[in-house]
Amino acid sequence: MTVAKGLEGVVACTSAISSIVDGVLTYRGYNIDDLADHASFEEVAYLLWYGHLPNQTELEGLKSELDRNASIPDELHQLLKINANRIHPMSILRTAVSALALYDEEAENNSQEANQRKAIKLTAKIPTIVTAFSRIRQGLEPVAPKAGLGFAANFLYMLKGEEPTDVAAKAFDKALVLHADHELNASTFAARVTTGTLADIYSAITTAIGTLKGPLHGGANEQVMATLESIGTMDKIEPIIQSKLDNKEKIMGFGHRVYKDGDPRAKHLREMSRQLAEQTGNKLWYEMSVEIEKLVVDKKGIKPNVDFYSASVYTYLGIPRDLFTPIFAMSRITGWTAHVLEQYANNRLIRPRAEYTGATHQAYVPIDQRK
Ligand SMILES: CC(=O)SCCNC(=O)CCNC(=O)[C@H](O)C(C)(C)COP(=O)(O)OP(=O)(O)OC[C@H]1O[C@@H](n2cnc3c(N)ncnc32)[C@H](O)[C@@H]1OP(=O)(O)O
Ligand SMILES: O=C([O-])CC(=O)C(=O)O
Repeated sequence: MTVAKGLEGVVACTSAISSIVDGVLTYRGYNIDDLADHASFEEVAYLLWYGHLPNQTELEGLKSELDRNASIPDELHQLLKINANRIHPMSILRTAVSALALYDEEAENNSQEANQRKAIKLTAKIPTIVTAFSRIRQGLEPVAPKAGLGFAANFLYMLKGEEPTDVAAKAFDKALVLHADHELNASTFAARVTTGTLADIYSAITTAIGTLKGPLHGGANEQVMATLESIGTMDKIEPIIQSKLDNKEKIMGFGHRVYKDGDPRAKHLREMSRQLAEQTGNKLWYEMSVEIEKLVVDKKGIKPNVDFYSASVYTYLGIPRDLFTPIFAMSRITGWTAHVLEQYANNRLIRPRAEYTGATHQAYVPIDQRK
């Protein structure tokens, strides 16, 4: 057997959703640069799910379905209250999404139509869960979703209790577009593995959220901000980064399994960070990030990934650090569910092999004779 550690280079399925070829990322054939500059998150969600960009009527239809499904059951508010201040928001999100299945009468209906409806329900409810949890742990009442605001603005509204500026809503919308899908990343693969057993979509998304949480994947964005905060000032960057590299520590937000010459999403987030730094008058996080990028590229030849500049962007938008990965999930839910739908439509159980390296020919010893 040939073992590809970490499945590097293994092509595990065909997919018509997103592709990375020669460092270029496309969703359904549209370059991410064009989508980031021109499309709204709702347009991108529609594109990922249905394979084409929506016309105006289709887009309005999706937006009103998202608005209609944005509230969460009262029992979930109780779950959030009991666990506020005790549990990481990603653990809450994972548990809350799993619990949503208990309140969905079509949770076990695996038809394509039901799963398309569930993709919309999940996408609509995740922002409500994340913001309700964030407010409850600050001792504040959750803010109910407001129809008509749009997905990105509604999240910021529910988080802060006031409607965001146009600039903030647009920047956040763009960040969501950039995170929506990414071929066979670890959490999407995990979702497809669960789907491959013909389990329900809530099980697949619960799997995906658990997988996104880790710091080598989506959890890196929170760790990037932790690094920036722990360094704190420009003069400490060089010695701290050098010592991390000397100790063979990973610098969070750098490196990628597929992109060896840079992540095409990072330049958009770098520019957004620059603009928000100027608008907020707080240039520290942006300037520190640029300096760290220079050092890591010079010393190690490794470039920033999507998580690196998203950390300062979210901080400039006033979002708490431990909500960064839930926000990633809030966008990636569209990609995950698109992949789940694609997997159901052309399913085969996903079951690779392992090369056994353990002991062999062991003789069974009765328990009273064991040392
Ligand atoms: C949304 C996302 O999931 S994007 C990725 C988010 N994750 C991070 O930012 C965490 C930091 N980065 C990493 O840990 C890795 O680059 C990963 C997990 C993204 C990719 O991992 P792999 O493809 O397995 O790369 P691997 O870990 O084998 O790295 C190859 C070499 O680059 C080095 N390297 C890779 N990333 C980094 C990093 N961030 N900092 C320092 N060195 C790094 C490794 O130490 C290794 O060096 P070596 O050959 O001298 O031992
Ligand atoms: O593709 C990956 O391995 C990780 C990543 O960048 C993403 O999920 O956006």
